[in-house]
Amino acid sequence: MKACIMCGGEGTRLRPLTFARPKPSIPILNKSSVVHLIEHLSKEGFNDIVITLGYMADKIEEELGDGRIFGVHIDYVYEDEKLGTAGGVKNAEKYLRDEPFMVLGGDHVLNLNLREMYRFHEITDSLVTIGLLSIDDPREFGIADMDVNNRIHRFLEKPGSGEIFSNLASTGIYVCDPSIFDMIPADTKYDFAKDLFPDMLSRDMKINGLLARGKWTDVGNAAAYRQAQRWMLEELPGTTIAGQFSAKDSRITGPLQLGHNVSVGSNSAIVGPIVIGENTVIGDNVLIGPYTTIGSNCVIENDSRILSSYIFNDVTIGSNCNVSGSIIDNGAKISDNCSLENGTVIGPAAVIGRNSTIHSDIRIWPEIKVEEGTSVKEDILNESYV
Ligand SMILES: CC(=O)N[C@H]1[C@@H](OP(=O)(O)O)O[C@H](CO)[C@@H](O)[C@@H]1O
Repeated sequence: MKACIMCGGEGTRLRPLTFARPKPSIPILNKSSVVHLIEHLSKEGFNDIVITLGYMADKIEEELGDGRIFGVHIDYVYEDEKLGTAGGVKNAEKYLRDEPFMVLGGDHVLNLNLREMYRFHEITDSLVTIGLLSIDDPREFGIADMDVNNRIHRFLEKPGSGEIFSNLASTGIYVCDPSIFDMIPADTKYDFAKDLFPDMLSRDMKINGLLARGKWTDVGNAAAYRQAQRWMLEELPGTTIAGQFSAKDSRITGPLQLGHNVSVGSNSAIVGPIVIGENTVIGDNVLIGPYTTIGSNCVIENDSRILSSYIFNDVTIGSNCNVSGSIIDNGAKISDNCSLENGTVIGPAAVIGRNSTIHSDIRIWPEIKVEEGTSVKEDILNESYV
């Protein structure tokens, strides 16, 4: 079975995390999110994959290669200018012409039964099947009105207040018949949700919906990213330790996934679910609370507390720091006695001086140096990155 993954977007709402990498390469459990997606597709029998690339194409191609290590074959197509979702897939038409294919976003984190959706599409005569989820507030999505026979009669992209006629939200996962290519103009900006679906419905062409069961999110912003990490951590099967591990008289409670050569000092407590990469060193009297991931080559010094936070690689956290609900990108340094409040995002190689507080939901861009004793209440941008 074939699948097309759209990976061209710039991920501006996820800045500063998308300066160093494209959105599909943001780590979830210390592994690029698109790798999780491809592993899931492979498991479900989608072995023939085409990826549409734009922003930072090389990073994705370098990481995934021809797909062999995931048990799939991957082809790539490149977008020089923005073609929209359907326009981007049209660009990959030569790989997708001969049988129905699935479309997904490179930022999707999910555990849905995609094979079931594909099979459902095959036994109906609709041209497109849209994966739908019932959600409380669907304003950020396309919404659909579906009858008992799964036929969609109305579709509206990002409804405004007073326009929400349904809480069935489009996941942006579609199974498409190749004949849709005849309706998508080449080399033109054209979207599934804004252009193709309304056009098809106005011509009475058949679009079906299928209520998806399971977990799905698109990692569009920092809050969705934290949610996605949480889900994946909830599914950690148990405790795995990749190799050498040393912990003095500390309390370690699973589930945990530890890379090679992690060390933990005295009187620390590590309470899973937690994932830690290789060669990370954790000091004495440190509390690392549930729903945390720490990458490789990090140092967490004595007396610090890390709760529900996502720390990438080569990060140093000084002593007596409080880090809560935060995301810290590669190579950042948090000096002693700092407090990072809930929702903080620290960009790559940023340095936070001693005794500083970064207040909730603040973003610090790459390489910014925050002076000692600063109380940061507004985002700090780095002009050279704008
Ligand atoms: C124009 C377009 O394709 N919109 C899609 C798409 O929205 P974005 O905001 O573009 O990510 O993905 C949503 C699901 O993530 C889906 O609900 C919506 O219909």
